[in-house]
Amino acid sequence: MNKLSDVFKDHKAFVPFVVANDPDFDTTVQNIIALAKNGADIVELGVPFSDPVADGPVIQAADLRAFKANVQTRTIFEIVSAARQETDVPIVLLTYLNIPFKYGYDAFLKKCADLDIGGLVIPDLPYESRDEIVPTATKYDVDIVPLISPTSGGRIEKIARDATGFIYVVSSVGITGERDDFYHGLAELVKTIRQYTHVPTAIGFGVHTPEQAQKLAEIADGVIIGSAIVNIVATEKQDAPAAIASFTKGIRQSIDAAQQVILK
Ligand SMILES: O=P(O)(O)OC[C@@H](O)[C@@H](O)c1c[nH]c2ccccc12
Repeated sequence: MNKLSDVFKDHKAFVPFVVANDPDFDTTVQNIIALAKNGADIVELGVPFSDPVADGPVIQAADLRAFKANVQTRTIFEIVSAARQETDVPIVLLTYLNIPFKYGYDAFLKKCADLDIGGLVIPDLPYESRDEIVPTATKYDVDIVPLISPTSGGRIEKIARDATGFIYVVSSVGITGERDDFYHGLAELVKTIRQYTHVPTAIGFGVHTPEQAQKLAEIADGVIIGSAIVNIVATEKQDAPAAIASFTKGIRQSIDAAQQVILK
């Protein structure tokens, strides 16, 4: 089982996101492999959902393409199983709570364990409701990756102290989608989190250029990019894996450059 935290041990991590079955099964498998082979440390695989309230138009459109290609919950596991023939890259699922709830928490988390899916990012799981799924997740050694945002305020300590895997630091208030600026207090926010836990932090929401990736990698332990990659899938369709490979190489270099800044 890939321990998610270990990924961050000796270098800044790159965590890209793609939507499962967008635009189809085989392209998603090839996208995961292209990400893994070109510098991704953890692949965040989105589970299409009918009401993705935290998602901007780019990912909402990707979810619709996945539904058009008849995605089911079991498709996600079949995609990971196919990718696992070629890569053991750590994978987390980005899923709204209703998906594992309807599938059955035990069955869903057992499938994750069987496929070496190391964690779940559940954007609509309130901290107060964590105990609904965490005990089962712990039983299968699957991390429930918490999200901390600029509006987490007084709950930061509790969320940080309970965290396992990594902590998803949301760069800005709002929904996913490319941005040109981020919450000004991000460095402070990461510093505050680090007072309560050694669990690594990865910043996501809006990141889409190598310069942004480098800057945020200097603040946190990793960088998450979704919409910019999903945009590549939207335009390149079945040719996406090649385009994703070169995008990933560029981001990898910029994040590694951030490492250099720290070491000087
Ligand atoms: O798309 P962006 O702005 O690069 O942000 C990452 C985001 O896509 C991914 O982590 C994600 C997709 N759907 C979500 C819902 C909530 C939180 C995070 C997500």
